[in-house]
Amino acid sequence: MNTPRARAMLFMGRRSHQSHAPHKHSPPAVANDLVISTVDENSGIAMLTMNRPPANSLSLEMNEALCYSLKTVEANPKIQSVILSSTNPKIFSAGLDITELVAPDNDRLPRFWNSLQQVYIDLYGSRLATVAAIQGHAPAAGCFLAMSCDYRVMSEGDTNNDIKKKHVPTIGLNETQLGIAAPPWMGQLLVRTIGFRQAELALALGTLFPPEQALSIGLVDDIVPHQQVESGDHKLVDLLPSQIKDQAQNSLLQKAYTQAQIYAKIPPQARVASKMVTREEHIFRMIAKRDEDTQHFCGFVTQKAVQKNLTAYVEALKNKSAKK
Ligand SMILES: CCCCC/C=C\C/C=C\CC/C=C/CC(=O)SCCNC(=O)CCNC(=O)[C@H](O)C(C)(C)COP(=O)(O)OP(=O)(O)OC[C@H]1O[C@@H](n2cnc3c(N)ncnc32)[C@H](O)[C@@H]1OP(=O)(O)O
Repeated sequence: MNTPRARAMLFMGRRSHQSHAPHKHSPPAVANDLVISTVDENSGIAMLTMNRPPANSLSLEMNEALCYSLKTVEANPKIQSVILSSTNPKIFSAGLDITELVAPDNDRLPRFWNSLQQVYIDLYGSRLATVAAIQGHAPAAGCFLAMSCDYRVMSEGDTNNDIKKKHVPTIGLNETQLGIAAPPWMGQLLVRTIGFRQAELALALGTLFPPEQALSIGLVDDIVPHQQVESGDHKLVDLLPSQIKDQAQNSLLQKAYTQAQIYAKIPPQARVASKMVTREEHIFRMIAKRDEDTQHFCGFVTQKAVQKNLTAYVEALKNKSAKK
């Protein structure tokens, strides 16, 4: 598996591990709705905008749509960078769709987990330079999506004095707060991103970091104030569909675009080779343990005590939302 050819295939955007492939070459039926893809061949930059209301949570179909959209963009040789963003101004992604975990279907649960593993393999190992534009909350697998990218820009949120308008997004692996643990490869991604001790603390406590703290520990690379800019100064804006055009004129996407441009100017062979240096071993270690990981996950999630915690958590989420 871990041969030079397999490594090259992985980072050149071709699937080298077919047995778990959650999708073939035809698009998942709803891919275009769940992930909006915008491609600008002139700049070499594309944007994948997650669009699964209400919270961009990751269901089996959402994971498949993400992989499909990424692979489609990767197949275009004119594209070098991709921005991952969200149509929801307050939520980047709420992580796994918790309803996939509660009273799960025995056949669907391992397929669901495989689809998440595939997102990790495809996104963390993408040949493209990947920039996460984190406008809103990114808990758990939402944070994992961001950490799988090459660069993370986060909005400071709306720090308006009016409490009703105030919105400060947070990011982190909060799994322990739900009575579950992040899988090893996801936890290790945090270690790789913020270092051993900070990750050890954050994993145990399930810490969600506001933007400034996330910046100070290196969980994000940049933060930008929540503000509109006069006009988008890049071609991508003109190509965006109407429902996300407004967002393209905020400072977050401007910053993400600038970073995507910087990456797009680096000779791709050199950029991809340097990405392999830091990522391939981690990816191949996960692939080697993929079946074991799926068994652990299914065994863990279906435990009575875990189901009880998850059921209570979903109830609390629904009650909170109903009270708004
Ligand atoms: C030794 C063996 C070890 C082996 C280990 C192997 C495997 C490990 C096992 C398991 C690992 C499992 C990994 C899990 C990773 C995850 O991602 S778990 C998901 C964690 N996500 C969260 O905790 C986030 C929950 N959501 C929120 O906190 C808030 O919604 C928010 C994101 C902060 C946004 O808040 P806001 O006030 O703006 O919105 P609402 O709360 O009102 O939500 C709106 C709407 O969205 C629904 N919703 C929110 N989050 C989710 C979700 N994650 N899944 C599904 N649905 C979600 C919410 O219910 C509301 O819906 P509505 O009622 O219909 O309006």
